[in-house]
Amino acid sequence: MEKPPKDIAREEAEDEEEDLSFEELGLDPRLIRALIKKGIEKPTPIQRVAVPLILEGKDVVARAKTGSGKTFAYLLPLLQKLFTDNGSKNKLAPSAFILVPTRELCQQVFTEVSSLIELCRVQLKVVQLTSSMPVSDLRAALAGPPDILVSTPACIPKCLSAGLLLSASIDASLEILVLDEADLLLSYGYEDDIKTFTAHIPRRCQCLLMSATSSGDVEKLKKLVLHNPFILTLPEVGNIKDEIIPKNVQQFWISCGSRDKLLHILALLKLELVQKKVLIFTNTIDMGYRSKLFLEKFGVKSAVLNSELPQNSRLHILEEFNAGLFDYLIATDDSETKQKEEVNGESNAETRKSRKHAKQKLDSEFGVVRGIDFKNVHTVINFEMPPSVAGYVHRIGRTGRAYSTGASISLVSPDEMEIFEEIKAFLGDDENKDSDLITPFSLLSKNAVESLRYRAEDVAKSVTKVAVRESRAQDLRNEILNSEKLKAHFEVNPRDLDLLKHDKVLSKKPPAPHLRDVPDYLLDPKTQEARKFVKLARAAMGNTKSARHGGSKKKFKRSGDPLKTFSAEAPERSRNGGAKREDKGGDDRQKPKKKKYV
Ligand SMILES: Nc1ncnc2c1ncn2[C@@H]1O[C@H](COP(=O)(O)OP(=O)(O)OP(=O)(O)O)[C@@H](O)[C@H]1O
Repeated sequence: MEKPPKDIAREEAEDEEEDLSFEELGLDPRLIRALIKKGIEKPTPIQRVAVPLILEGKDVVARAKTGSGKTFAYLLPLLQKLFTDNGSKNKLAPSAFILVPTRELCQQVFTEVSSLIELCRVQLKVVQLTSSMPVSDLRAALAGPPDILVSTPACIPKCLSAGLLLSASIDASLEILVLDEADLLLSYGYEDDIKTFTAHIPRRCQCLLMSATSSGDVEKLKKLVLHNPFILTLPEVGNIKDEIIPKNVQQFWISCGSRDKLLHILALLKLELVQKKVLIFTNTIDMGYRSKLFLEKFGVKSAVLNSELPQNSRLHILEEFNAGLFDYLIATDDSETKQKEEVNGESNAETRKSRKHAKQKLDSEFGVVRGIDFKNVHTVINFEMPPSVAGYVHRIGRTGRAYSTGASISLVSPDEMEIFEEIKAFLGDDENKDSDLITPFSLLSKNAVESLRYRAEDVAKSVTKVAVRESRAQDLRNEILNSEKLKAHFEVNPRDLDLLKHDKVLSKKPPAPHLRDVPDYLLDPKTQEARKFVKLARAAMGNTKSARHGGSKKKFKRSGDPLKTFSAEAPERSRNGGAKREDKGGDDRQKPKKKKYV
């Protein structure tokens, strides 16, 4: 009789202070050396728990918050097992399949595996496949065969039906299957693809399922693919809900009418009240371009990222942003398509098909939120609220990755209050408690906003629907050209990032000089002080230059942060009785008060 699934989360979380090293987890010295070269010295909690279990050959379901290092938690033991996999020479199919929901994730995981293999100097071959690849490319990629296959699930049935993967070969070769971002795989419409594939998974194959949030879909997948898994649920301490968002991310919100959102984003960026780099989320592609055009008029350059852009451009935009070539990225996540699905009530599989055929322009395998490892993003701004709690969790999770800190600011209009309340309730915010998880953003005063209102409203009027439409079409044309150039260029120079810039100005006219600079007389003393504090905090974080010149990998210590004591609220309104608090370290470091801004 099969043993029941084990939930070892609590015990392990309690054992956290054990602080095991990678050596003590039984990791191969080559992998440890590779990690050190990447600046990674000690395992994260999920890695401490998952690595030994996976090395032992156990099936594992791992649920840990965003940015907690789930990718290495499965990649390290997976590679180690393949280092010692003697039978691989006679194999007719890959030994490991890693299935992810989007192309962007495919690329990210592929890059991560390739770099580990290179650093370890082992003879393993990894390929990435996506369902839009022609059969000839798929055949070439699978020739060999490779040891590791990274793919979206839709690709597998295509390879099976084209005879590029044979059932008998999979049965003889497949040792490890990973379903990454498992909570998303079904909602992206891959259920049928996964079902088709499960029929071919040999019983001995070790199955791993990784996810940041739990859902009915994860349960369904678990039943479909896993046998007797170890269930790892890893909030670090305390209540699971409280810990879904990493505690190193401070969450803020600003109440404003939907017509005032552009004004507010202008105030936040132009008055330098937020730390760079900044990732801004909109719910529609048009709103992404509208925001870009609007900000441009004030001399604030940004790039946009959405499902309409060609794949090469998208990957390049991500790469450039991660390398610090620009500071502001306006991303439209998958909520636009998801909302349409919900409205239409279509089944996932139907939706994906219809999205593919009817709306060729939008890529059904696009995803910039889930799982993408944005580097050094300090602030995430929800220009518009995501339509779901999970969307919020994943968006906010793009900052505060691993051991770094971050902040999020949500602009909430009255018609978004319902979802905002839902998010707060889900995260465990309780009106009766004195410890809101999402607190008002106190650095932006009403005066500061009002001082920019006239200019902002004037400029917003000039960003008409026609201007947005034209810019969107122009950007698409540019990016299609870019994409072709990128493809050719990167075949020869895979690491060259400077070739094409993605934050080019789309407006025909340059910004007017009087809009480019905010004159001092428009800044009230409180805003001037707030600005100074943000600058000081940046300096404390070693983040004075653009991320390109060093990227500030330094860990930011809360205890050394001058902003911890700052509030733009008048002292008498502060909850703690007014005067600036002194950082006493100790307890404070463990439990940062939410009214502080990092
Ligand atoms: N042990 C570690 N120490 C420091 N940094 C780490 C460690 N492990 C992973 N990282 C880094 O942390 C970042 C986040 O890791 P990863 O993308 O695996 O998170 P995740 O848990 O998969 O997040 P998400 O749920 O958003 O996909 C990456 O930049 C990774 O290189």
